[in-house]
Amino acid sequence: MVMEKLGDSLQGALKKLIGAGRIDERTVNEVVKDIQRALLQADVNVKLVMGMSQRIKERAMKEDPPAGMNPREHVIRIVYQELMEIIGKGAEIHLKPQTIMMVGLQGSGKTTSTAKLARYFQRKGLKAGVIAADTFRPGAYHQLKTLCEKLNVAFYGEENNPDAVEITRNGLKALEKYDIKIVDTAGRHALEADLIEEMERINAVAKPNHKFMVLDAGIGQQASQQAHAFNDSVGITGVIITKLDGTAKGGGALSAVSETKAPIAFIGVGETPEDFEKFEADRFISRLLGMGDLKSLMEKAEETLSEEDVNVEALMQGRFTLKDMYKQLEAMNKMGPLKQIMSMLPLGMGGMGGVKLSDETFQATSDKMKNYKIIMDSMTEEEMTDPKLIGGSRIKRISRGSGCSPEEVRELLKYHKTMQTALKGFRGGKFNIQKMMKKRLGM
Ligand SMILES: Nc1nc2c(ncn2[C@@H]2O[C@H](COP(=O)(O)OP(=O)(O)OP(=O)(O)O)[C@@H](O)[C@H]2O)c(=O)[nH]1
Repeated sequence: MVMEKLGDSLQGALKKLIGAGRIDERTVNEVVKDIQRALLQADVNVKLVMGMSQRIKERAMKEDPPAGMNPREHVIRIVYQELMEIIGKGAEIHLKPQTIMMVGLQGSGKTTSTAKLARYFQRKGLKAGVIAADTFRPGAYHQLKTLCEKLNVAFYGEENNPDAVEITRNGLKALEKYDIKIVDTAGRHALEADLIEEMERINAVAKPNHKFMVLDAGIGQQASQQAHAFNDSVGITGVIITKLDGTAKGGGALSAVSETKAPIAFIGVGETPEDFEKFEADRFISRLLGMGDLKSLMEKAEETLSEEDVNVEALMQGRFTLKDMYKQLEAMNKMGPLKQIMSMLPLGMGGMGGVKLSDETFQATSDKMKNYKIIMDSMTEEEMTDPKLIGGSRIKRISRGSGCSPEEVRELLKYHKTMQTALKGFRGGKFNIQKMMKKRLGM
């Protein structure tokens, strides 16, 4: 659904690689030409497209495929990496209490995105409320109020008060107990002096953690000018690109924004509240290229474990946070089937101490590990660093956000504690999990 046409064309181009007996210069040139055409049709800047094409050609012919990767996968990997270069990594959004200010030109989809954003956080288990500080457009108050009512999101507004700064101040007080407070500000036809002044005053009162600029994808490459202009005046921290579902120019907006300092945070892909996604460049590109498994393909190139993956020293100091545990789970995924790893770990470390277990048990454990990661995705940065903070109400919130039961959240916390205690027991010893795993796996 997102940018279907560009996706279809890119996928068509890559199909040529599958049909080709071997990857020679002619095949690479043909594929690159098709990719060029697809990106230009999606309005991506000519210079960007030409630079990218040149790099794909050079790299595909010069670089050797990493071990374990065939030439076809190698070319796809290069295309993926080069697309990542022109689209950018995307903004980091933390699931923690914060205030967000929305800015943008009139009609960009700001009010709709305000409600969608509140909904996004709410689904992650955080309590979200919005403040209607757009006192310029007469219909904005009711539009936001109705949207919020539908979504069950808290709303604060003062219908007859023209003072947006005062409304913001009162709204922040009224929504004090809410984790997420989103301030919808007024839009204008152009970035005029009075709009800038109002934004600056709201900014001073709200002290937002994020300032998101909302931008209509239909403006294509002009997105760059708008993003620069707003960035220069209020300093935006992220961009929300709306209406990507209804334009052929989406590639232009996406690539133009990434070249400004503000990364893309969310994308709007339709009118309903669900048509809103956190922008994850790697997933977005994988989808464009029609390849769900691109991530694992990328990981294939990084087969050896880095020291950072298994930082034994830090663990041995007893500094084993949930973040470390998350990394451990990811490192385990990288190392191959859980079955192999589980059988190598000593009992106290969540392993089986060499005891053989049935396939069902391993499957159940593997599913549990996946759940643990989902649960941790719904935790805040603070909770991941200091799990002691997670009490009853937070467990409920995490459970709602992750779609797992409170018992599962508690189980995860218990599992973490067991691991932590076991690791403390190894402190000072010569135990090296990384070496041991590598040896057993014959790496
Ligand atoms: N198809 C589609 N329509 C969208 C999307 N986001 C917003 N819209 C529509 O765009 C129109 C304008 O959106 P608003 O949210 O009212 O615009 P606004 O920026 O708040 O306007 P001002 O308050 O005047 O600044 C509405 O009809 C929305 O339904 C999107 O991602 N896709």
